[in-house]
Amino acid sequence: MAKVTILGATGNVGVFAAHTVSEIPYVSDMLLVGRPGREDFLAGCCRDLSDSFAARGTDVRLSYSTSILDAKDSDVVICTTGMPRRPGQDRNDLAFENAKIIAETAETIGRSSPDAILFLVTNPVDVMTAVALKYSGLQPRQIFGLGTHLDSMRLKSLIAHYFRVHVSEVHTRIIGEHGDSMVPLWSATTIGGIRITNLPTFSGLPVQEMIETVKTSGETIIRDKGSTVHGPGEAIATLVKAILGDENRILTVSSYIKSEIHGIGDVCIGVPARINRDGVFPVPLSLEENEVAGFRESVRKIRKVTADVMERLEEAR
Ligand SMILES: NC(=O)c1ccc[n+]([C@@H]2O[C@H](COP(=O)([O-])OP(=O)(O)OC[C@H]3O[C@@H](n4cnc5c(N)ncnc54)[C@H](O)[C@@H]3O)[C@@H](O)[C@H]2O)c1
Ligand SMILES: O=C(O)C[C@H](O)C(=O)O
Repeated sequence: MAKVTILGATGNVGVFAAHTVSEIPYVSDMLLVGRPGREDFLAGCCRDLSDSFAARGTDVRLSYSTSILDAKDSDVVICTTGMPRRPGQDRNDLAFENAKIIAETAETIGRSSPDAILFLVTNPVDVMTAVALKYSGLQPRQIFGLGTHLDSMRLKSLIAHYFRVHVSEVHTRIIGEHGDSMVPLWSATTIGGIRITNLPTFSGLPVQEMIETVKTSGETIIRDKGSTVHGPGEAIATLVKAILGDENRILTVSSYIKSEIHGIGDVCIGVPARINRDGVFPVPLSLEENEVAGFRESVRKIRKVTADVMERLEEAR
């Protein structure tokens, strides 16, 4: 059985993730961590969740704290701490402010929970994954970000709707940045096990429109309802379950790659990775030419934002 800690547990994503993660059968203990001054809110969350556990028949020991040190002995630490973007902002606009929070958080987790797997949700998530890797001192397999998993789910939903098939019949991936330079892998997209490009109806698929919808999904939801919650919350639970259940699922997350994709590496970015109890392991991959070009471009962009942030962090510390 496992202990899961949620950092940023008073936030929109943190609160909902507490609910989805508590449904995972391997979770025995859950710690909600918020900022000092938020004790009443955290206590209220615990009471409210406990009511839902009673209604659902869930047996998870819940506690809260305002100290990250209490994450000690966690199997998985989910980090949703930091600013969300406001309408009109790009995720990368949050990079430096959130990096300061993540660097400090990662240092503490690295020292207090050296065996934990640290899961970054905070945006811009690829950059935050790199910052956490550097400042935690944990192994690359122990650090990953939500990456393009949510984008892949968004594309999956659009494809299923277009072809009027159950979502479980669609497998697809988006790799690269969780942002504008993301790259859809049509070469790895299947419906009912059949490569989508082999379907006669593929030529009519509004590919560009679909990708634009995925790229602007977060922005549109934030404009309409303030924050994205249910998509990320469910995606977080899928990934935590893949770890705790030692599932060896291949999901597309932000992870440190050495050279797994066409020799491209030394960056944290969304790639297909095997996920199990030991952590996250990028899968070596061959792509089609246009996909490699798009991925290179995405890597170039993320490397630049990451390098700028690392430099500013060094100056500020
Ligand atoms: N990767 C993804 O797909 C994805 C999806 C959704 C949200 N996000 C990101 O997750 C983060 C949280 O989103 P949200 O909607 O829950 O935001 P929110 O404002 O509702 O919650 C943010 C949480 O971080 C805490 N926090 C903020 N600044 C802090 C600081 N300096 N020190 C300690 N704690 C601090 C707040 O107290 C709160 O608990 C954002 O960065 C958002 O962009 C990422
Ligand atoms: O779009 C955002 O800022 C939140 C998140 O990254 C999302 O894609 O839902």
